[in-house]
Amino acid sequence: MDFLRPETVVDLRNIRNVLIRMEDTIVFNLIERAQYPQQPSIYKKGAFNIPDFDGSFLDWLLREEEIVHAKIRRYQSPDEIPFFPNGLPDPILPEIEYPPVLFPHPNKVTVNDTIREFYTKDIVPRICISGEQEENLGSSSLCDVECLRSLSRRIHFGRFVAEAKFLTEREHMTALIKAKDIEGLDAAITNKAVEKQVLARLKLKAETYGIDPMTPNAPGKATKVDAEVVVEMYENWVIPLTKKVEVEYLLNRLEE
Ligand SMILES: O=C(O)C(=O)C[C@]1(C(=O)O)C=C[C@@H](O)C=C1
Repeated sequence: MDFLRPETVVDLRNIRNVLIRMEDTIVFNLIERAQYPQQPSIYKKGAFNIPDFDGSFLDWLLREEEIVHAKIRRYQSPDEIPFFPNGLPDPILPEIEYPPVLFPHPNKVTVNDTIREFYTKDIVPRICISGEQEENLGSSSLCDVECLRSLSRRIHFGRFVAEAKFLTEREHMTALIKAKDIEGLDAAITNKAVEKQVLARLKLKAETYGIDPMTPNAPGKATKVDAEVVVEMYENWVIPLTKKVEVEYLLNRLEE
């Protein structure tokens, strides 16, 4: 997939291959986070004294990283959506003129707030042991940023999936969009067989990457991340939110 060649971006086979690669990144990011305890203070507004910032330590770190990444033009790339889009600086590197692939508002649909919610409230407590480890507060929040960024990129890829599906089924989709038929759109973008495959592959990946391949059967060795949680995260959050992004993108697709 090459964002300078739009025809490669709206090719459903290419998109699915990228989604499959992202599974690896997401599983490894969760494995990294799972080595530390939950660290509740990272997520609590007011737990640390942060000058000129009204939010949690994690929010602050996300925002600070996004400021740096904006300067290296991360958010010009069509597949990246910041968690804190307001007031980001211009890039220092020269701007890249990406040909448009999404229409008419590339970034109108974002579910980053929901991603932050489900990740911090539902996933962290299930993959990490409870408690706080003072010396690893920074490391844990850096892992959180990686997890959030990879989840956000995956879920917002729904926009490309939706555009690809729109282009191959333009007439049917146009009728559904004009009728504002949300259920019809949801049914049109759903492919249950692919979802089943995603979940089965993910289970295998989480189980496989979570053990030492040299001593897979060593007694008493815990896996590095609970595969069931990873699968349930996809089932309950990642796939439904990807579909929500797809449907919302389509609902706006015909606007001038
Ligand atoms: O691959 C697709 O067709 C997608 O729309 C992506 C995805 C997913 O999130 O993995 C979402 C909806 C489909 O039912 C199947 C899979």
